[in-house]
Amino acid sequence: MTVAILGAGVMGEALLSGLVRAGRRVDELLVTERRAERAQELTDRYGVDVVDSPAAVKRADTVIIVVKPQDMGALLTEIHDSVRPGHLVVSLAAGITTGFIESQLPEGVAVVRVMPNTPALVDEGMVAIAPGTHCDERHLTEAEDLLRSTGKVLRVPEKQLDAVTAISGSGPAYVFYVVEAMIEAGVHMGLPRATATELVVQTLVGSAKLLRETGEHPTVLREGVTSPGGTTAAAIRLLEDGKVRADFLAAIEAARDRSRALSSGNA
Ligand SMILES: NC(=O)C1=CN([C@@H]2O[C@H](COP(=O)(O)OP(=O)(O)OC[C@H]3O[C@@H](n4cnc5c(N)ncnc54)[C@H](OP(=O)(O)O)[C@@H]3O)[C@@H](O)[C@H]2O)C=CC1
Ligand SMILES: O=C(O)[C@@H]1CCC=N1
Repeated sequence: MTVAILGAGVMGEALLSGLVRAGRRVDELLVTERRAERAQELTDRYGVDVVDSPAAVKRADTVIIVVKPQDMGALLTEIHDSVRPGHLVVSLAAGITTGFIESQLPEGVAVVRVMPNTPALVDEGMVAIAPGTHCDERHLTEAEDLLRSTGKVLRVPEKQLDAVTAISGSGPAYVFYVVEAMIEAGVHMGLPRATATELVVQTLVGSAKLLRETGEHPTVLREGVTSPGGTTAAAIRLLEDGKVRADFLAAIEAARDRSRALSSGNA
């Protein structure tokens, strides 16, 4: 089965590298990229063929679209005449609905909408998938099999995908933002940057492992750290006074709303 990845930026390369690490044959992978130097870089790094989008689609069974939402309309026009009813089209673009993609491609093509995230680069991605109108169980299983090489896969109804995008799609950025702030705090208090970074990164990895392995609610785990009258209580009080929890809610709603606004590919 030949897979074409249309658009090999950050996310497209994350997917490509995951498929290669999972043992998929390089001669069954095709990539499209507009810039010649980027195309050469991908060929040098993975030994993969970089061709134009219509040619890639014609040679592929499954077409994975990883261009920006704003580039979707132009790309779908470019590949329209190369898409045939037997193709499975998988879109990773934020906000773009299966309905929009179906309306731009020949009638009856199976479309799956996907929201991945960048921890796919280390096989710890979170991927949510939703079927379009012409998708059956075989198409969903095929998409799941492809994406499982990058991490966990969860099926969701398409109406949940804008919220999923705001939580797990954009989520790594919120975590890195908190990590940056904690490192800066360490530096501010006089710790060497390397020491602060090591302390924060291992604290993050350990906390994530504790959440996953115990299955405990985060409130219970936070209470375990918060000694009565101690240091953590002093810090949490300040975060509550600063309405940081409410800010997180508002920020994640803003990401959800932006995903909705991108739905037509014009925003
Ligand atoms: N980054 C992330 O964490 C996540 C991204 N996504 C989704 O993945 C998609 C890509 O995002 P990201 O990788 O961050 O963006 P990038 O800008 O890094 O990658 C997009 C790539 O698509 C290429 N491209 C655009 N139009 C075409 C075309 N017509 N033919 C071939 N290649 C084309 C661009 O080339 P050029 O450089 O020449 O413009 C670029 O390399 C988006 O839709 C985004 O919503 C989803 C989840 C997470
Ligand atoms: O910021 C974005 O639009 C993309 C989608 C989710 C993560 N990155």
